Amino acid sequence: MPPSSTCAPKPARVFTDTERQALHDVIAHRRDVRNEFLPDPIEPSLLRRILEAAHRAPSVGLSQPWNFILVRDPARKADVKAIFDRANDAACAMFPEARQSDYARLKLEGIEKAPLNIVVTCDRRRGGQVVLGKTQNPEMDLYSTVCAVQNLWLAARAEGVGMGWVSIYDKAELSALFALPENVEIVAYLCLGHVSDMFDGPELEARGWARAESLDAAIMEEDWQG
Ligand SMILES: Cc1cc2c(cc1C)N(C[C@H](O)[C@H](O)[C@H](O)COP(=O)(O)O)c1[nH]c(=O)[nH]c(=O)c1N2
Repeated sequence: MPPSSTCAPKPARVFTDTERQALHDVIAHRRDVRNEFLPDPIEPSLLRRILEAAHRAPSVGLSQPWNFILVRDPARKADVKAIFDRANDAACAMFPEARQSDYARLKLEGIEKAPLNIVVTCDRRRGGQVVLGKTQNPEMDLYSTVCAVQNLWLAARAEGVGMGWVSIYDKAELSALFALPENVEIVAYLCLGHVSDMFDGPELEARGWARAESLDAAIMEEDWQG
């Protein structure tokens, strides 16, 4: 590819206090939505803005390894829900017996309630055999795709659209349902729609399943062993 004729950086845009605060607010108020979806379809121009945000994500070697498969067909969603149900029953049985009834009470997907589902895939061959930044660490294409999912999640939240990430499924079954070629991996199965309400913190915390740790617990000085 020839070098761009404008190969010099431009002055970086400076954001106002209000804009900066808006970004932090969107991050703080992003939620995983499972049940509060309204049936109203997401308008095409709104969906486009959300997908543009996803597609602007950073990617290893600028490979943009993702695709977004849009799922609206109720019959297809019912097939996905059946795959979820099988995996969820198996998952439930893996928890200690004392937690199984709590687990079974959790709602962990909005597959059929959300008007739109998106399968986010990663083409493990995108960019060819040698990709800048992926040479020693081939999993970087998967990480790049996760960056796209997070951009999508935040843009959706900013637009008043709820999103839930479903990861309880057998990968081979879901890949077969969407007839994905062997080089294409599913990174995320997402449920999206306008929402009536939203929790003001993680729902798993509100329901007593798990507790979020403070930031201080995550910060480590590099000499922590000493
Ligand atoms: C990779 C990945 C996979 C999943 C999730 C998230 C991520 C990042 N989450 C959502 C998760 O439970 C949620 O993000 C946390 O509980 C924190 O809540 P908030 O996202 O802050 O609302 C999730 N939730 C759920 O109900 N079913 C699921 O299968 C999954 N899977």
